Amino acid sequence: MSAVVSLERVRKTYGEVTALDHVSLDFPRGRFVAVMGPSGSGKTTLLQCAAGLEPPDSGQVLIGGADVTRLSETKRTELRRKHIGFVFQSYNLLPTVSIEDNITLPLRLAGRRPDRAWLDELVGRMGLRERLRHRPAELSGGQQQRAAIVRALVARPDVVFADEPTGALDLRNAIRVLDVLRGLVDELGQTVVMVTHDPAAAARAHDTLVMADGKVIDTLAAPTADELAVRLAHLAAEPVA
Ligand SMILES: Nc1ncnc2c1ncn2[C@@H]1O[C@H](COP(=O)(O)OP(=O)(O)OP(=O)(O)O)[C@@H](O)[C@H]1O
Repeated sequence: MSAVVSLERVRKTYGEVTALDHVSLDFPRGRFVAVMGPSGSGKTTLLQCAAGLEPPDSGQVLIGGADVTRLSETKRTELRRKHIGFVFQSYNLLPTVSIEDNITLPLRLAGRRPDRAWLDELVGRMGLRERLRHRPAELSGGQQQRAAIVRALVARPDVVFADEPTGALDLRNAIRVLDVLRGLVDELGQTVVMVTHDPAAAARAHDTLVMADGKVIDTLAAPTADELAVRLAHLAAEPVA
């Protein structure tokens, strides 16, 4: 399986805190990977380093074969725009413009035109066709998150990183967003990496990485929600060495 993003011995510190402790891993193409672990274990830092948003202190991050740690900020932004989509827990939609403008703005800022057929396919798949002219506040949380996912996908990125995409949603909307992400992987071959605290959400992924103290301590293939809940409960009870 080829990797869309690879990390090699990535270390990231914030003052005295080691957020990532020499992490090496590959995110394979066409997989849905969940990232779990206790609060402060480094999940968000992993996503931000893997997405080229945060430079590591040492180690390599390969995106589309290029080592982002060696690029200038401008080149890194270009590479990110080409290969990476990012979905935040809080959606990060601009409140004063329409959903359609929110979705297409990043592309237009990059001087590109959206592919209308692809945009239409995504908008239909996410159930947002009737909502394009509305402002974000006129949509439900689930609809806003699905709009943020369309925005992340419209440039056809190799990989979508999602940081707790269902964290702010009720159960029904969370299930819909997870169905959408799983469908993107199964039907379109998209690669998705998702941080979550919810074992039921992680169970929708192919693999789950378990983090503790800035390290990936386990990779579980197709775990059930119950298996994940037990694994995380053990982790909370027994601090890792
Ligand atoms: N910008 C920052 N400045 C200082 N410390 C930071 C910063 N970002 C993260 N940290 C620290 O790095 C460690 C890892 O943080 P990170 O946000 O990656 O963890 P997490 O597993 O995503 O946590 P949570 O589940 O609570 O979101 C934590 O100890 C955190 O306090």
